[in-house]
Amino acid sequence: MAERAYDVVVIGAGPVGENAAARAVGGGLTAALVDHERFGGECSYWACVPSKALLRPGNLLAALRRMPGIDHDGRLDPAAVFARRDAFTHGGDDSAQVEWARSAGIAPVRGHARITGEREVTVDGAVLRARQAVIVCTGSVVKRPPVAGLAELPGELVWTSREATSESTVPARLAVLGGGVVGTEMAQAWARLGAEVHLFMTGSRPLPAYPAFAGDAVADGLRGDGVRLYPDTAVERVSEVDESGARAVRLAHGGREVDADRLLIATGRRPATAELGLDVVGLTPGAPLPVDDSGRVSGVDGGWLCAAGDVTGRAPLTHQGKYAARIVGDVVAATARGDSVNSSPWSAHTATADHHAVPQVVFTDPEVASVGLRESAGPGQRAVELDIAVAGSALHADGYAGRLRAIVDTRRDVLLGVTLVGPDTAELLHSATIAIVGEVPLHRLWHAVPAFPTISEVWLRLLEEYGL
Ligand SMILES: Cc1cc2nc3c(=O)[nH]c(=O)nc-3n(C[C@H](O)[C@H](O)[C@H](O)COP(=O)(O)OP(=O)(O)OC[C@H]3O[C@@H](n4cnc5c(N)ncnc54)[C@H](O)[C@@H]3O)c2cc1C
Ligand SMILES: NC(=O)c1ccc[n+]([C@@H]2O[C@H](COP(=O)([O-])OP(=O)(O)OC[C@H]3O[C@@H](n4cnc5c(N)ncnc54)[C@H](O)[C@@H]3O)[C@@H](O)[C@H]2O)c1
Repeated sequence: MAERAYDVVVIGAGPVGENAAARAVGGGLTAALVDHERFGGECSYWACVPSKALLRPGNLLAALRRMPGIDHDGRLDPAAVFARRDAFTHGGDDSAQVEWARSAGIAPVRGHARITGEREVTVDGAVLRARQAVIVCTGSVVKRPPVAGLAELPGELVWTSREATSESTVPARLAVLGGGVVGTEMAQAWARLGAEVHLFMTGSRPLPAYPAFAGDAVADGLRGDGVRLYPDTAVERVSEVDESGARAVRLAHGGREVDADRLLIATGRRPATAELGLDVVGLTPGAPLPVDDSGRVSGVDGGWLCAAGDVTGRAPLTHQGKYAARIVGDVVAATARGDSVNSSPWSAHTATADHHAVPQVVFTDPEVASVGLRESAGPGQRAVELDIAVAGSALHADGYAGRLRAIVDTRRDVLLGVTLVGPDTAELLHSATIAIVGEVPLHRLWHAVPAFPTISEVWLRLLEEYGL
């Protein structure tokens, strides 16, 4: 049996695995990077990149429609939107990412990887030995809800986020199950591309993980695009129906029925650890890989097994996974050199931001942008909330509607969290992230003067509302 040895073997060549491998190589180590599907992972081909490519034209057109003085015909051209998306995903061709790995000094390996022993990974019969560490970056897979009839539906009727981000035909009617991030983004994208969209959610509003004002604003935005919302609605059964020879899906809920041409399952994801051989090292297949803040898997002796990204069950976002990847890559390289690993908060070897400052943007119209705490957690904290109504926002768009909530640590006079909702609030988020990570006292933030007339003037209004 063929056997090769590297300092590090990284399993999963999504954005996280790529960064972990690059960082280890940058630290002087050799690394193999294994993937059984496409180099670039979910993010590049079926998630972040294509979903944002599908959303951007609709968001831009809606902004144009809100702006007097611009001639436009008010339509999206779906074929052109799909073509632009496909340019970003290279039509599914990952050769550029494989070439990037080679040029970065990483050895790309195609095939399904399993852990077959301590520091040992087997890829389709070939053993890869890891002198220093195995870093698992296998991401996550779609979680299917236990809805009666779902397992029996023909595959062509059911979309997951993969089809929702890669299909090039607009279904006449699309039913969406789940009002989280995937559900809201894809409901809006496909509604704007021309589908009649029905969005089912078990809670009273979309985006239940966010403050109510954000979910309500997104609900209004979706309704404005003709999306039919079904709050507090559990779909009890789905079944195939024959509509004059055409196949469709019937969703039954509370004695009512809705028919659709496609059903999008958007009810969450689970870590991709089922087929990894975790039992060999005493871990539970299917469960997330719990890691410490330096990326070392808990409960495995010797510190040789590490993980980063969605697979850990921590902040399942590309940027956060890449942050964890940079850290674990540096930790493995430092350990190999015999350097000490600094596990104090905010050190180069510690993913401290996971606990305090995870930024996320929901790219709907209006956008939701959030970092840190979203709700006040009790004594010593104060929520300050205000509309985004400044000269910059008024000039940005007629009828601009937005809102901001900040959570302040009143004892230390620093921000703990900021949530913004409104058109084009995404680009304001990093200023909030910097204020939180930098623990900038609000009385010092007072001297960070926002330029006139920008939407950032809301920072000044926030501080005034707080009492400065
Ligand atoms: C529709 C959608 C939109 C999203 N939009 C955003 C967004 O706008 N911004 C954002 O930050 N996040 C977004 N996310 C989340 C983001 O996609 C993930 O957080 C990110 O892809 C995680 O990166 P990863 O490298 O951990 O995993 P992945 O990108 O899933 O990569 C894991 C890789 O591991 C490979 N693999 C798995 N098991 C094995 C094995 N045994 N052997 C070999 N290879 C294996 C897979 O083939 C895959 O290539 C979105 C998710 C979805 C579903
Ligand atoms: N812009 C972004 O950053 C972005 C975009 C898309 C996805 N993502 C990430 O991808 C991951 C997956 O997203 P997601 O939207 O699938 O998960 P999610 O957890 O955000 O939302 C899933 C929703 O489905 C609901 N749900 C569960 N079972 C249901 C049922 N039977 N009927 C109706 N609703 C049901 C849940 O209550 C939840 O609100 C998330 O971690 C998300 O952060 C990020």
